[in-house]
Amino acid sequence: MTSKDFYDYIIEHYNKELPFVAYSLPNTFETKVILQKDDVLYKIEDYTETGFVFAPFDIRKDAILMPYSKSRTLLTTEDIVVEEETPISFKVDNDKLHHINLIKKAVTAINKKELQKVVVSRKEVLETELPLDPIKLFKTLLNSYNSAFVYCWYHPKVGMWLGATPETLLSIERNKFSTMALAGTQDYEGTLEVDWDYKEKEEQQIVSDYVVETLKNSINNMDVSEVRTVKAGKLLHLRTDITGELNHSKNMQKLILKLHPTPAVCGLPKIDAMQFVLDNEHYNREFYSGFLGELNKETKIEPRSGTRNIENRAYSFNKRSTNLFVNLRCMQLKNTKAILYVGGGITKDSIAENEWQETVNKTNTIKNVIVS
Ligand SMILES: C=C(O[C@H]1C=CC=C(C(=O)O)[C@@H]1O)C(=O)O
Repeated sequence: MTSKDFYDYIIEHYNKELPFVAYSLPNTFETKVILQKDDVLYKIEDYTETGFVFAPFDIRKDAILMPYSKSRTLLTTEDIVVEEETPISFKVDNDKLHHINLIKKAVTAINKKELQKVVVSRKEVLETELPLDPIKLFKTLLNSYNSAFVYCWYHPKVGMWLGATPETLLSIERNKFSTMALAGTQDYEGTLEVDWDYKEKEEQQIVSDYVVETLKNSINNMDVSEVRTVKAGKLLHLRTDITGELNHSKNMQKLILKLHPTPAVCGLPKIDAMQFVLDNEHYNREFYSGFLGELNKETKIEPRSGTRNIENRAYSFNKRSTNLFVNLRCMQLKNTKAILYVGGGITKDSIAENEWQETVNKTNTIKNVIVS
């Protein structure tokens, strides 16, 4: 489908205030949209459903589904043209002091051995003169962050969310499984050949060890890669890839609940870190640091010509896949307000001012597309 038709359908759908999610998987040149035909708020019951899931950080709250059976899916592989923009000016509202105090409180709890690591976060509100156009912002995100999972999600009963996340929660194709441990941040200054401090190495190792330990009974032939430096927009992170084959315990819900929230967005021990976050952040993360993506997607695989059986009938089969991402580098749009969500991992070696600056740098992933 042409890119023009693709976006015209989305705009028509959005004007009717019907739910949709447009997205592009990392390192692909395909953009898909799921256009839900009614405005019902479908909820996940047990993760056996098929559709696009949008789950909050606090998993006790409802995860939302756009079921494939209630939707139409479109796809385009054509390049998008982003119209020249006049820069948008905005006012920023954040509370640095509150966040610095939160970081210090987290370090104190770690020094008292109550926690090993905790990810603390905040929101930042940008106020613009005119309402922001989500479709234009989505196109700019797509053009800027090809290696990310880029999305624009809308439901009239929930709101509008956009993001470009570098982090996979899990990916499953038949019984092939992969995930990643992503943590540690520094600015990208033109090279991937950089040194990392002990603080970042430890912070990432905690995530990696947790994921390996958590999955060891569910995954056969587990392979854990070397830690490498990866680029995400103008930032660098440390990343380990963890792959293997799902054994007989293929229960998707159990698998998701084991992993989410990983110490890349919550902390360790998991329950204590979660309690620290809920008691001390003093705002609702909502869908930030939750997860989203394709759940139990069936794709029909057509045979190559020549692969025919005796009755000369071609074999085709269905392939099932799930691709879920952690909702980072994201924002919620509310008319003239863009609410940006951001956090960072705190360990005993954290320096409050540096951690604050890291959150400021992370918000630039989103701010850059608003002002571009
Ligand atoms: C929690 C966030 O990032 C996570 C992913 C990569 C690096 C992180 C860090 O260095 O703190 C975080 O664990 C965020 O961007 O809001």
